Amino acid sequence: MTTADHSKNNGKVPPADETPIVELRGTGKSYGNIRALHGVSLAVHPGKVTCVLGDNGAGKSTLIKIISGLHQHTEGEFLIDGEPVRFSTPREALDRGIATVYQDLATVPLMPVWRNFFLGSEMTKGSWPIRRLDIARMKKTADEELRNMGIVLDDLEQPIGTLSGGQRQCVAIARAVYFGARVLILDEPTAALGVKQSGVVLKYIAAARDRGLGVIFITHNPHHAYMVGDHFNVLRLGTLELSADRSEVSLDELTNHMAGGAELAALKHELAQVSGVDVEELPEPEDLTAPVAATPEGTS
Ligand SMILES: Nc1ncnc2c1ncn2[C@@H]1O[C@H](COP(=O)(O)OP(=O)(O)OP(=O)(O)O)[C@@H](O)[C@H]1O
Repeated sequence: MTTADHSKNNGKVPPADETPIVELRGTGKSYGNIRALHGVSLAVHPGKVTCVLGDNGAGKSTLIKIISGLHQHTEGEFLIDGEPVRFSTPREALDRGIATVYQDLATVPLMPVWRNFFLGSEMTKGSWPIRRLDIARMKKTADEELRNMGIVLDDLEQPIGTLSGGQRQCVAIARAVYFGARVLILDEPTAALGVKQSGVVLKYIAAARDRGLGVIFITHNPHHAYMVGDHFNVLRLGTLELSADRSEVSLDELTNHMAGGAELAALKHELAQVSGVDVEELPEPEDLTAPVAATPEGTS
């Protein structure tokens, strides 16, 4: 487990048995004078879920953007299969098997599920000038692929907009698996979902992992991360505050890191200076960060 000592973390590669598919070594990104990410090292292995946790502004989006080819890093290294890379476009990342499922899924709500499954990569039959969409094959393949992932929908003709948020995420995951993703980046897939739907999405994250994909699971929610995660990275203000394997960190510790136990303790100390605030009445930081029962609020 590595904690807040960022200088130690710089350039340090987490131990691994095989070459990671994706690896960051002391990687960072500045936008002009703003340093959004600094000295981040992490590795993504096939068949493992690598979680990236962090509060607003922690640098999660910047990290996704580097790996998915939207932005280039300005410090450190970014490697795919052990080879340093610098993507200019998301297409280049996709060609290396890195697929990103964003929170606001790029789907056309009024189009059927099968049509969305193949959106932008439609199957065709015949040759020019009579080439046309191979609808029967697309429907059959979409149905098979969704079932392979354990996703059973009543009707693939229904507009994707009529599915629940969780089901749409699952279709997007199955789609990425079908189109050959080796690494799946999931950007807060459970953020807008209730308890039950979050559970469904977590199940398909595990299914993608079991199919041998390396999954990068971005989330605010340590409980969701801990249900499926193999390795946990907590970002704070652009740096890696924790990098730990599952065996090295408990859910309570992870929750405490996310909530910033030290910051809460400092805040309590500051409040003690303010007249009229009885700090003895305030909960201890560990009480504030203790796991909560699964309420709808505890799901986002
Ligand atoms: N294009 C940009 N130009 C300037 N600063 C940026 C840019 N993108 C991000 N930042 C800054 O970098 C820091 C990290 O932002 P980032 O969006 O990566 O965090 P995040 O963890 O994804 O937060 P959120 O959960 O709120 O999306 C923030 O201080 C943000 O203001």
